[in-house]
Amino acid sequence: MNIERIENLVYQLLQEIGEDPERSGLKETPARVAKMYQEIFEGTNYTNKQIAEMADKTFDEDIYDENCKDMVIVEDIPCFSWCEHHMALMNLQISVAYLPVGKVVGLSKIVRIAEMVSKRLQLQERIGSDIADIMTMITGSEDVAVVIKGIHSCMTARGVKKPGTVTKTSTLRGKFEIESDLRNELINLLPD
Ligand SMILES: Nc1nc2c(ncn2[C@@H]2O[C@H](COP(=O)(O)OP(=O)(O)OP(=O)(O)O)[C@@H](O)[C@H]2O)c(=O)[nH]1
Ligand SMILES: [Zn+2]
Repeated sequence: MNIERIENLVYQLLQEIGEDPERSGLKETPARVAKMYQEIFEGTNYTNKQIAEMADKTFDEDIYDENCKDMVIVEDIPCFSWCEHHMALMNLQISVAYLPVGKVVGLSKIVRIAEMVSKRLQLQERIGSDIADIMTMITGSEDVAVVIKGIHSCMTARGVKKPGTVTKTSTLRGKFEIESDLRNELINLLPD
């Protein structure tokens, strides 16, 4: 990301929407927006593989032996993302579940993965598949589920303007897709 170019573009954008970029309240705005873009689009700088490598600090202690196969769920991780159609805010609650196959991932790393893939221009559906891909890269487990509840400001604050509309998506891989008992267990454990 080239900060100087973003600043110039935001300056032009302010002019185009009929604003005066030189008025006192807007003087610092191009610089602020450029700085904000660096923060909120940080995930654009990395591939999923790179995010997996950054998060891959797995435990190797005795308690996490080969027999550790019980479901792990980290639920309701609050994340912000930006819809690729309007560059508008998505307010997300992301739940990630997987069945370990001898290797477990640090729980906070799951949160970091969810945050980093959200920091891109995204689709809610693709956030789910990005997280599932990265979880498989790290843990070697194909049994991953990602359930996301999203409030899309492009649907609440503009366009159809329907505040309160919630979009739910689920990405079910491996046993979560084919074993109905496991899927039901997941659904029962997840909050509404
Ligand atoms: N599948 C999916 N669609 C999304 C997501 N975020 C926003 N959208 C939709 O993207 C679509 C873009 O539609 P367009 O017709 O190209 O854009 P628009 O004219 O601004 O549409 P309206 O939002 O209906 O006013 C809209 O239906 C949005 O609701 C998302 O994460 N996943
Ligand atoms: Zn949108």
